[in-house]
Amino acid sequence: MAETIIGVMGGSGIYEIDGLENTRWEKITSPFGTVSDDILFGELDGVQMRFLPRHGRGHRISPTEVNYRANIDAMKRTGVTDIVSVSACGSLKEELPPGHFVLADDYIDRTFAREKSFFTTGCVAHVAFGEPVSKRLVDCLEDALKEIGIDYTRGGTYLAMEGPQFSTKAESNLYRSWGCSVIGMTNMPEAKLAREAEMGYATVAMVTDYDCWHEEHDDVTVEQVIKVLLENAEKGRSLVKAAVPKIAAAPLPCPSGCHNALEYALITAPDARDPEVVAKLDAVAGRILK
Ligand SMILES: CSC[C@H]1O[C@H](OP(=O)(O)O)[C@H](O)[C@@H]1O
Ligand SMILES: Nc1ncnc2[nH]cnc12
Repeated sequence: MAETIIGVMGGSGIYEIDGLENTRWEKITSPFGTVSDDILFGELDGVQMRFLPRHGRGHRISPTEVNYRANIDAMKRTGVTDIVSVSACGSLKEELPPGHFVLADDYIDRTFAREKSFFTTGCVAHVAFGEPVSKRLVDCLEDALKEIGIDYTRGGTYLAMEGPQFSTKAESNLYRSWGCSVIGMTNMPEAKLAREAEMGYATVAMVTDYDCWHEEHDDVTVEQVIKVLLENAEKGRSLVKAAVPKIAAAPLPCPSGCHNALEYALITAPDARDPEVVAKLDAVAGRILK
C-alpha cells in the first residue's frame, strides 16, 4: 500500500488546521460536482496531510447540500488514504456532557436527501459495511486522547439526521431508545462513501449540547454549539497533532477492511459496464477498474 496520507474533514467551527507546514490551498475538480472548498495541503511532523472544511470556509453549505461524493472523491484524488472526521454533535446520553469527545464505532443513517453511492446504474458495487469505522484509526485516536488527557468515550452510535432543522423531542427520544450516543447531520453518507473509495474513516464526535431531550438543559441552538466548539478548539487541534504520527506509524492494512473494500464488491459484468460511469470512478475505484 502507498504511504499514509491523512485527510481531516473539518466540521462546524473547524475551518482550518494550524501547525501545518509547507501549506497551500488547491482547487480540486471532481466528476461528481462541486467540492465544498479548496483543499489545504500540508505536512505535520513530516506526515502528508490534507484538510477540507466540509461546509466550506465561512460555513456556506448546509449539511443537506454538501456534495459528499465530490468531497470524498476530491480527497481520494489528492492521495488521502485515511479520513478523520472532526464533528460537532449533540449528546443522546446523560454521561456524555458538552466538551466530551466520543470515538463513534457505528452509525445509523436517517438522511434521505443525499447521493449515497459512487456506484450507480452502469457500474454497481456493494461494499461490506458491518464494521464501518476504521479500528486502526480509532486505536491511534484513543492513544492520542489518553496522551493529552481529554475526556473521551470509545464506542457509541452516531445517528445521522437530515436536518438542517434540529430534532423534535419525539425524534430525540426515539434515537435515545435505540441506544444511540450522539447525533449529527454529516457523517453519513460521508462514512459510506469513504468505504467505497477504500479509505479508512473515523468520527471524532465533539459533544456540544444535549440536543432537546434533557429536562435540565435548554434545547440546542447554534449559539450554544459554537460556544462549546470555541472552548474546545484547542483540544481538537492537540488531538490531531498527537494522533497524526501514530496513524502514520500504524500497521497496514486496516483490519476493518477499509483499504480493500472493493476487492469483491463489483457486480456489473465488464461488458455490461457503462463507460461514462466507469470513467468517473477513475480515482475512487481506479485500483480495481484498471
Ligand atoms: C452548527 S450546528 C449543526 C451542524 O453542526 C454539525 O456539523 P458537522 O458535523 O459538520 O460538525 C452538524 O452535523 C450540523 O451540520
Ligand atoms: N443536537 C444536534 N443535532 C444535530 N446536529 C448537531 N450538531 C451539534 N449538535 C447537534
